[in-house]
Amino acid sequence: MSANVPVITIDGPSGSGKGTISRLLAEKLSWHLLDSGAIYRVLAVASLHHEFSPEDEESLVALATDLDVKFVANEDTGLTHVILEGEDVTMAIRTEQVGNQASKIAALPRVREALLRRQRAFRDLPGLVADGRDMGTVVFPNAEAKIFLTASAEERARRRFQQLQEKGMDANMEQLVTEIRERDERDMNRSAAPLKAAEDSLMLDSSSMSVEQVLDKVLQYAHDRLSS
Ligand SMILES: Nc1ncnc2c1ncn2[C@@H]1O[C@H](COP(=O)(O)OP(=O)(O)OP(=O)(O)O)[C@@H](O)[C@H]1O
Ligand SMILES: Nc1ccn([C@H]2C[C@H](O)[C@@H](COP(=O)(O)O)O2)c(=O)n1
Repeated sequence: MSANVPVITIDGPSGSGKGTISRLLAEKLSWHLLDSGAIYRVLAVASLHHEFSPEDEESLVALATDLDVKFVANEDTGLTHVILEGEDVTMAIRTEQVGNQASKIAALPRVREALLRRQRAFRDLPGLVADGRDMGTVVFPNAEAKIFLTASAEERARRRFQQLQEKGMDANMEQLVTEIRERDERDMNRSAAPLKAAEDSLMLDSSSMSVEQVLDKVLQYAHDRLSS
């Protein structure tokens, strides 16, 4: 029964490093991984294809309910490919435009409701690492271990800048800080499942920590929680 499958949740704002840490943790433990942001991003791409406004809740709920998305692991590259209606959108979902559209759509309560079951279906043996904004508060409130990862807006913008440059994409540091602040504001202040730390979560500020240091802390914490 899925309720007996252990879950570790990692929530936090954009660029805090939760995707990176969740992936490394899932690899270490050989557990499944849920990148819930990717689901909101796929819905954002689908809504752009259909030219739906981010305020058109009715159409977006219908789209979310029947969303034809598959996550296909490529054993050779280690990458998980995201397939929307048969089209590979792995790269397309990662742009800032799509991230911002996803953040707007994610503020709609009935859209969130429509995506709940899809996210909970990832809970499978031997365990699940769930990455997002409301994993510990709404989607898996009974998770064995919950982490809330954060970092200053400037540090998160710096990381995003570097990431975009490595991909050969144009980036403007000032604009990134502004966009990150706007996204934080929207994600934290929406009425449905706002971005916030679960009361029983470990708070980690990664502003001056390396990926390895964060991973060590998270592994230690998860180990303590799972063996208690
Ligand atoms: N502790 C850290 N120190 C330095 N760089 C980091 C750290 N953690 C993550 N990074 C880098 O920051 C970038 C953003 O990290 P990541 O994509 O994991 O963040 P995220 O919280 O999942 O963001 P989003 O919610 O927007 O997907 C990546 O390039 C990653 O390698
Ligand atoms: N559990 C989640 C995951 C994501 N979102 C929304 C809010 C984000 O701004 C957007 C993109 O997520 P990212 O890939 O950057 O983690 O999707 C959410 O509301 N709840």
